[in-house]
Order: sequence, then C-alpha cells, then structure tokens
Amino acid sequence: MSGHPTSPWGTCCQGYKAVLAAQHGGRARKAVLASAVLYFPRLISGDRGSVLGRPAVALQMPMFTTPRRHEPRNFSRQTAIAAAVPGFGGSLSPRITSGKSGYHSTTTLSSGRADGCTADGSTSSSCNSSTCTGASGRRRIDNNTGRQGSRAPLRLVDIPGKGRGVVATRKLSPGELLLVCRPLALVQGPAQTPVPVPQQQPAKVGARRAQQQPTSPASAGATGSDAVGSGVPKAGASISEAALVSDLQRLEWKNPQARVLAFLYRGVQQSESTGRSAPRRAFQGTAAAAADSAGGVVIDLTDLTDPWDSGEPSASANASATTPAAAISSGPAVAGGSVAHGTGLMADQLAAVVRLNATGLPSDDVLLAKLYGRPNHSFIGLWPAHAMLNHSCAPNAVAVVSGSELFIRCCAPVPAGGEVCITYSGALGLGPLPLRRALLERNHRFRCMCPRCAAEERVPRELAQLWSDIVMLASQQLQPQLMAAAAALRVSSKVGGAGGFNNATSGVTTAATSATAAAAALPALLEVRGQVAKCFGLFEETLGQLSLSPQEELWMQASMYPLYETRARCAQLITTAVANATSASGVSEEMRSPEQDQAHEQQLKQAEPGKLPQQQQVQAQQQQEDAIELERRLSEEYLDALSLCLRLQGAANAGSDMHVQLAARYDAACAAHGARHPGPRGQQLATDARQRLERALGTRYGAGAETQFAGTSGGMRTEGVGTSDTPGPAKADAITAPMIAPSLEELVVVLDELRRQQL
Ligand SMILES: C[S@@+](CC[C@H](N)C(=O)[O-])C[C@H]1O[C@@H](n2cnc3c(N)ncnc32)[C@H](O)[C@@H]1O
Repeated sequence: MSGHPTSPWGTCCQGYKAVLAAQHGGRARKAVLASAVLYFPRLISGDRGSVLGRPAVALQMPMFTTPRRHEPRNFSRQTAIAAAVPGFGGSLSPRITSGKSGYHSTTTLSSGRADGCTADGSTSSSCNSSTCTGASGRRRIDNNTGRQGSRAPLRLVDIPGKGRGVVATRKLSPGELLLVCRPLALVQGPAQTPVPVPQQQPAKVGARRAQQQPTSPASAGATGSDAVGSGVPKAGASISEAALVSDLQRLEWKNPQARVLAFLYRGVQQSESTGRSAPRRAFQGTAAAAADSAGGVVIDLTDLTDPWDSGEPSASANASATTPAAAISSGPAVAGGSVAHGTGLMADQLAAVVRLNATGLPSDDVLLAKLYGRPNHSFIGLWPAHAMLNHSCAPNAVAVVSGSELFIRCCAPVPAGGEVCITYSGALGLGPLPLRRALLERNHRFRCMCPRCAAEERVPRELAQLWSDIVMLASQQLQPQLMAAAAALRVSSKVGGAGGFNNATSGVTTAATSATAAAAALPALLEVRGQVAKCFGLFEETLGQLSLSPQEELWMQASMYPLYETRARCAQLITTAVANATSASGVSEEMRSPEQDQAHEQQLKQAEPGKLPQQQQVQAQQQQEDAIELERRLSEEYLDALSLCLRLQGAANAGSDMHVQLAARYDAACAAHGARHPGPRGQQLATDARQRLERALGTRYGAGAETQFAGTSGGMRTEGVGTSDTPGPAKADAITAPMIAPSLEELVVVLDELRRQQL
C-alpha cells in the first residue's frame, strides 16, 4: 500500500470535538478544554510547546491510533543543574547527592552535547577545551565559554501588552541561528517512547513520535487538564515539573543565578497581576526598555542565554545588588513549602516560574541524537533566554533541544526591530482559531492577536461555525471510518501483497482474498469520499466569497487541515482498494457481487487468459482497460489532494518537528505513489515534496543554507552567515555554530535510517 501520511490530527479528534462541543454549548468549557488537552499533545509531535505559561502543544507524532498515555516512569534521572559543568561557572554545585529512589543524580548538567560528548565528570575533561571530537569524529566548535548572547542579533525589550519580549537588532533570515541557550536547570530522563519518524506505511504509523522541537517555555508546567500543549505528556508532565521544582529548591543558589530566577518570577507576577492581553495594535518594534531589572541588577539577554557562564550578570550592578531573593520574598506571601536556598522563593513561587517558563518534551531532537550517536532524553528544563520569547500563531522562530542545549533559529524573515516569536500552539498551528485561542487563554492567560488570529477573527461568525462543523465532521466521523478501512486493507495487503498476485496459484487465492477485502472496504470509502467532496466544495466556495490575501487564504486553509488530510487519505485508500480489487480479477468495477467474484476466481483458476473463450477475452480486455483508466483517474485524484496537503505543510510552523515530519511523510508518499503510478505529474510533486523536506530541514537545522536548501556538502561551517539575504554588516552579529551543522545529505540519510528501523 502506498503510504499516504497519516494525519497528525488522527486522534486529535477528541480535542476538536470538545472544543466544538463547547461552541455548541454542549459541555462546560472547562471539560471541553480538558478533553482537548488530553488528546492534542499526543497527536502531534512536539513542537514548541510552551512558551508562556504553559507550553503549547508539544507536537507529537501524528498517529492514527489511540493515543498512548505516557505514564510516569520511575526512570533514572539526570539532574542537570547547569552549574557544575567544568569550565562553566562551576561555582554553584548542586547539593543533590542522592535522589529519590529510582533516580540517579549527577552533578553534571549539560549532558548530551551535540557532538556526542557528555559533560559528566568522567568525560567532561576531554571536552573541556574549545573544541572536541564528537562521535562522528568531526570537530565541534565549542561555544560554551563565550557569552554568545551578547553577539546575538537580538535585544530584550518591554512590549506593551506582553511583558518582556525579544526583538531583532537587524534583519534576520530563515535558517539563521539566533541563540544557543543553556539551561538554568534541567532534568533529564530516558526518552519516553521509541522515537518516531515519518512513516512510509500507514500500518506502521501508530504511536510514534518524530523528531521534536521544544516548544516554548512554559510547556513544562502542565498539570491535569492544563497539560494541554505541554511539551511533556500529561501524566509525566506534573511529575517532571515537580522534579524540576524540587531540584530548584534543593540547590543552593548564588546571586547571579538567583537573580535570573527572580527575573523569571517577575514575569509571573506581572502576568498574574495584569492578566495580560495583547494590544490590538501591532507591535512597532519601538518598545521601551532594552533590559529589565531585578533587585536593581540589570539583566539582559546575555545573562539569560547562559545563566551559569559569567558568574555575575552585570559587573556594574554587582556592588549594589540587592538579592532578588530578598526583593521577591518581600512580595505577596505564598503559603506552603520552604524557601529555596538563596532565592527567597517559596515552592509555590518556583512552581509558578516553572509553569510559566519551563519547557519539556518526551524526547529531545531525534535526528540530531541519531546523527551524533547519543541517546535521546525526555526532559524538562528552564532556559531563561528562550523563556523571553513571546508567542505568535505565525511565528518567525523555532526552538530545538539537543542534549542540554536549546537552539533558537529564525524560521521566517524578520525585519530589523521586529519581534521574534515562537509558537506555544505546537501542532495546533494547523488548527482553527477557536481551538488555538482556547488553549492559549487557558494555559497562558492571554489572547493572541497576531496577524493570523486577526485575519481569522474577521471571518463572519456563521461561516466560522460552519467551518468548525466541517472540521469536526472530518475529525470525528470521517477519519475514524478511514482508519477502519485502512486497517482492513492492511490486513488484506498482508495476505495478498500490496499489488495483488503475480505468480503462483496460491497467489491467486491470496489476491482474491485481498480483492474481497478491498471490495468490502470500498463502500465505506466511497461514502467518505462523497462526504469529503461535499465538505470540501462547501469550504472552498465560502472561502472564495471572502476577500483575502494569498497569505490569509493559506492561513484559513491551514486551519482546515484535517479536512484536506482526510481527503488525501481517502483518495489514497480508494486507489489502493481499487488496485487490489482489480488486480485480482482484472475487472474494472469498483465493486462486484460475491457471485461475480466467485465466477472470476473460478475462471482464473481454470484457465489462462489466453485460453478463455473469445467473448470472455474481449470482456476481460475491456475490463482491463477500464481498470487502467479507473486507476489513472483515482491516481489523479490522489495527486490533487496530495498537492494541496503539501501546500499546507508549508503553513506549519517552519522548522518545527511537524513541519519536518509532514514534509518527510509527503516525500515518502509521493515516492511510493510514483513507484506504482509513474508519471510526470507525480514526479513533479515528488520533486516539490523533496524540496519542501530540504527546506524544512534547512530551517530546523540550518543545513544547506548556503545553497538555499538545494543540498550542500557536509563538514563544519558557520551558521547564520551563509543565507543569501543576510546583510553583510550583520555577519558580525552572527552566532557561531556551537555544533557541527549537519548537511542535508546527512540529515536525509539519518531520516531514512530511522524510517527503516520503524518499518
Ligand atoms: C514565557 S513568558 C514570555 C515572556 C514574558 N513576556 C515575560 O515578560 O516574562 C509567557 C508569557 O508572556 C505573555 N505573552 C506571550 N506571548 C504573548 C502574546 N502574543 N500576547 C500577549 N502576551 C503574551 C503571556 O503572559 C505569557 O504567559
């Protein structure tokens, strides 16, 4: 069966249902959201979850099967409190000498470096120089000792209605590395599930998670129904969050790091006191302060980028510094818990900091881990610089966690002075406004007013409702029907072979079985096809009545992604079913009666086609021709649907794991389809899919930037300076790659390897 990518919304249906039910007044809003949260995070694979308050949905692997619940594990854990890394502000040593049962704590933080080196006591010495050799034997630029935040083309500012935020000091280009962030604290455990990669066979797609992208800070804070959008699975989220809070409490904090913590807490206080909502006007990039203060100490992006680096945030402020701990402890009293050493923050306050700013996922970046030959980690951590990025539903930056480092890359052009935003919505980036909005308001307590939300808000209410109903129908009813049909076809394909029989007599029998199963599945598939066609026509027609810019139109279509996905999936399944049915009998009819099937089976058993009576031969030939024509038309239909899905893949958060994942899946789907139905159109689509995959990899990993994603050589190079539209003078501000930038070829090879492992 050629593999059409399964929908990242496959099991997200419940989320849609819940949210839509709320719109229809069917359920209490809270219950609705809780339900939405339960499902969404599992479906898509983890993008940037949370940045604020709670990370947005961490994209999980698209899957068609029932979401797997990630139960808390008693995994051994590395407590990485970024302090004790040699050569790295080692003055602060975690006081954790023994962890809870089942945990092991190390004083090593920053394990899992991109080069394959670990930074624990045993190996850090070999990696303590400015360069070291990674698992692949390639040199790695070690940027750890530099305060690269000061070279970042970014500035911390106050943004009306949003609190602090980050703006570009110059024009930024997609793929450009903006920041390499170090954690203030990080808890790691084994990756929680086998890591998924784009699948070629729907049968294999189940509960796998693809390479992920950390979502925004805040992702980690999910608890209970608040797990929506959390980068950490719901059950594991609260445990990991608690573990992080507990570790924060047990550390003995020194001033510089305590100030960073206080600085983060200040955002919590502001958020709570103002119940921030975005201003109606767009941010002009002229916002006030370029820095913030905590306890009288200036803190800027440099201090936040590597909180354990310099020892003191700002030399000028040291002398008169009031400890943020003192400043904070003078704030509103918080009940319960003890004060963390040196911070003055109570457990509840630390929990609020974690909830708002931490980021976590069940696995860090799969491709990089594979490339550098090291294990994946589940993690929850506080990367203070990352936590300063605000949300947009049309983000221009993307974050990736590899080991203890969090990389922030530009994923869409940013003008000088423009705000740099990530998304907290994760997979919901391919979802409708009501759902995105509900999750952001609930988990992050703000109303997004980005251009995309503003555009969708202008859609007439009745129309928005109609579209929501359509999405609900596609997600709740049609997708499950397709899943059932796909399961039946998979079984029949296993018995009969993907393309039907081609040799022995036993093959005839199995092909006949396959054909019977295919014929049985066809009525349901055709029914779905009819409904999808109606919905699709309705949506396209109403969309056409609005006066929208191309970008706005793409956003609207992206919000209807489940419908597009259902359409493509249905077309693919029908193509497969018809191929199976006709290959067994040579009959062009999509369905035949059991009697007809029996008769044809009998004929096939009794005689070679050439020996059939003449009339039957003519009939058989006609049927063969009909079958070919039917398959051709169905193939065209599938290609139509696939090309639209490909287009919408481009609407996903560029460089997110979902963006890469969908590109890889469509790439595989095009290749599989092309193998069975060769033709110029399919070839063209396959080329498009491959380019999209390269672009996604280039945006996420910075690979291939010099050649504009057309493929490039491997080896070490510098990030951020090769993009064609990066202005010359800005090169001075470029961040030097802290790791070897993988080439496209390397990434594609690894991707293929992961795919094979999962088949
Ligand atoms: C991780 S913090 C981001 C930094 C934050 N602005 C600060 O000052 O600490 C997340 C919080 O920022 C605010 N925020 C983020 N994106 C926003 C947006 N688009 N509009 C309004 N507020 C936003 C919300 O209060 C959210 O809970």
